[in-house]
Amino acid sequence: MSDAPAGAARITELRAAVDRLDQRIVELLAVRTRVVRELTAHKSDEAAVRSPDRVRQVLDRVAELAGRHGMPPEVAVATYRTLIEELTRMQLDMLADRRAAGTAPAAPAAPERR
Ligand SMILES: O=C(O)C(=O)C[C@]1(C(=O)O)C=C[C@H](O)C=C1
Repeated sequence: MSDAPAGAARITELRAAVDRLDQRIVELLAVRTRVVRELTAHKSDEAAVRSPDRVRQVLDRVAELAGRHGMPPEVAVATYRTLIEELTRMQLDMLADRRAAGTAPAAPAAPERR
């Protein structure tokens, strides 16, 4: 007879493995977020915050890494797209705070409307 737990017991065991992985993933995401926060201090406008070329580069790289590790690339890309969207929002808030404090250049004036 097999020693492997079946059904509900196996689900409990695998969920515990997922919880342990989530702990490591969030620890690493927190480190990544700290690096992005530091990087933001060197950006002085919205175009630099959004940097679409860099976003494309990160997403392409993540897709490639996922494929290499047997993960569906679209799952990794969708996850990173959400992460980068939220980090972009965070960076725009940081830039706005620095502008309000007078430590970042003011936003360019909106184009005149006729
Ligand atoms: O590389 C940057 O400039 C970042 O701000 C980091 C990051 C990312 O999370 O990878 C976030 C926002 C985009 O501007 C591009 C990339």
